[in-house]
Amino acid sequence: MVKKALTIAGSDSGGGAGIQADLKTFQELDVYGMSVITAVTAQNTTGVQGVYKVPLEGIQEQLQSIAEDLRPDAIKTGMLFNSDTIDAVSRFIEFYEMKHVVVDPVMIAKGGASLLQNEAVKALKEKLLPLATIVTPNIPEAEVLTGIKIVTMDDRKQVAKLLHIMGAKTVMIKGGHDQGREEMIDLLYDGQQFHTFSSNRIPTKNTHGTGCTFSAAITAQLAKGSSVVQAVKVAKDFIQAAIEEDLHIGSGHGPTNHWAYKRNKVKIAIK
Ligand SMILES: Nc1ncnc2c1ncn2[C@@H]1O[C@H](COP(=O)(O)OP(=O)(O)OP(=O)(O)O)[C@@H](O)[C@H]1O
Ligand SMILES: Cc1ncc(CO)c(N)n1
Repeated sequence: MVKKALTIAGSDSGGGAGIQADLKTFQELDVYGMSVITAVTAQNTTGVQGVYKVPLEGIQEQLQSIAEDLRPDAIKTGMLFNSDTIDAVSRFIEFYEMKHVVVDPVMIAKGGASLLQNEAVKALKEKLLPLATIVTPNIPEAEVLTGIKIVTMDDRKQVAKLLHIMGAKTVMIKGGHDQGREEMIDLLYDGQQFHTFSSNRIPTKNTHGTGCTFSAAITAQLAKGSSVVQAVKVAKDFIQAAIEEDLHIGSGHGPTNHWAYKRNKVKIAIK
């Protein structure tokens, strides 16, 4: 039976992040992708030129259309922009008892544009976090959610524990923003133990949409029935291949290569 995943996020006209990154990733991992668009951004590799929120009723109707017909096996949330949207999405997850919820607490695009209003942080913490199978903040997002500054790996562990206490079943604090290191370390806390996922830092400016792609890969794997740890392992390989074999598109921070992972697997299978 085909597995289905839903992304609730913003559209990136440039195609490297947001809804577009999520759907490409679902497709590459053999999962049927669906989308609820919360906002439309005018965006390219140089930055975000405009943000246009979809009216709340439009978001609610998209959610209902999907719930009534195409039940997803896993869901991810990305750019939600304001607290009304977060309320609606949280109610949808609870009402339909949606399983396997990946919360990517998107706040700021790489160029600095705000993708979440300040007033929405409270709703994100209080309403959505407790519904998360896994929450996937980068370091600045984890700091905003907890109010704790992260410098060392011990700080990161403390913050992961706190996010678990705040309600997320599993916490993944990504290492992309840990500039000092050659090694890229992502830290997972499952409520009992820590797991680390390491890779070499790839020297490239083409990292637009890495967070969206990574969390979408986790979502696709959860939809297919993987455990969280197994899902993260695949997602790490997926994002590593996507960054390593970047496409060199655009004049700014280019997108990653969403087809690199599958193409590499096919190459290995043919050998
Ligand atoms: N230069 C890099 N080399 C290797 N892996 C990287 C690199 N940059 C990011 N990653 C990996 O990509 C994944 C996403 O991490 P990152 O911290 O970049 O997310 P993010 O900041 O949420 O992304 P975004 O800016 O798209 O929101 C993590 O697994 C991280 O380790
Ligand atoms: C629509 C959208 N969602 C998320 C991100 C974060 O990468 C982005 N740049 N744009």
